[in-house]
Amino acid sequence: MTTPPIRLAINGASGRMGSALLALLRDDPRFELVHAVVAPGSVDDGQPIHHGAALRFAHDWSGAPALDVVIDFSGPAALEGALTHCLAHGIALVSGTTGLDAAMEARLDQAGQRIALLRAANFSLGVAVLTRLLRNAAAALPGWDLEIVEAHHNRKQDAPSGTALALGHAAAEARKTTLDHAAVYSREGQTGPRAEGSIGFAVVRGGDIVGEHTALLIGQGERVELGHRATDRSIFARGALQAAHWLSSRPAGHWRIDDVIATPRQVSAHHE
Ligand SMILES: NC(=O)C1=CN([C@@H]2O[C@H](COP(=O)(O)OP(=O)(O)OC[C@H]3O[C@@H](n4cnc5c(N)ncnc54)[C@H](OP(=O)(O)O)[C@@H]3O)[C@@H](O)[C@H]2O)C=CC1
Ligand SMILES: O=C(O)C1=N[C@H](C(=O)O)C[C@H](O)C1
Repeated sequence: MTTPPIRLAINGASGRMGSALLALLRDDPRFELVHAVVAPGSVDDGQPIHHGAALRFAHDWSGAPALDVVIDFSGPAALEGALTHCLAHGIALVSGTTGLDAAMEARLDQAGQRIALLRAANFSLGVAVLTRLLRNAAAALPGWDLEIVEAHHNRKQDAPSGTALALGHAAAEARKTTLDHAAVYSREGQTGPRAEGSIGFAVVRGGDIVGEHTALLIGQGERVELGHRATDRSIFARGALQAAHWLSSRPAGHWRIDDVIATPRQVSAHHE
């Protein structure tokens, strides 16, 4: 007996990540794309999702058919609409949107009690491994200064990137502190030496850089550099589709990209 395809919707469907997802979905029998939401008033609104396709871009969730999972790569305001629809209909949600405010973070925390929710600041396998390496290095070199440098394209809306912040959280946790306590986001106007135990962030924006992250652990007379460079955003789209496939059969809860990479028998939902 063959399994029916997963009924999928994309939020932010005509953006950079939305387009990368649409390209992969043209050749992925695991999914049936049944709804694709773009910004209200966008030039794509009402247009076929690609030449000759029956499905047209929609500007909201009002006409959405029955769904198994929504993938969101949009912006903070657009995520709100997708989340409301998922909560109302018990639909699983995979979101890669970064730069959310505290109110939206709190809403998402609550949402995990009612729907299966998987959020990741970065869906690449390489960044998942980088995070593990940084956790180990930060704990093994507790007295070394840690700086996180990220670079992205000139259209990016948020800074530092969601990935840089997630790397900072992982390192802070490994050193038994928090980013609230340790982070330094700017040194403008600073006088005096670097604060001991702090985690510094530096941001580069330009051109078409897809996404680069380097963690520098700097000691006396030596340093360790751990880095990742994305050169094609289809890596994020492929990771998000893998996560959506995996999440579509999970119960409500907060799930992580590490859960997808681990074997299913080793995991349980996180209700923190
Ligand atoms: N987790 C990960 O692995 C990754 C995360 N990201 C994150 O994903 C997000 C999107 O990135 P990216 O694709 O580069 O950004 P884009 O700006 O290219 O795409 C976002 C899209 O959302 C659209 N949009 C705006 N309002 C709505 C709405 N109400 N409903 C539906 N769509 C809407 C925008 O339309 P318009 O332009 O017309 O406003 C735009 O097309 C960012 O937060 C980014 O940081 C990106 C890459 C990887
Ligand atoms: O906006 C982007 O492009 C990216 N955003 C994510 C982030 O903020 O970390 C992930 C990736 O680096 C690309």
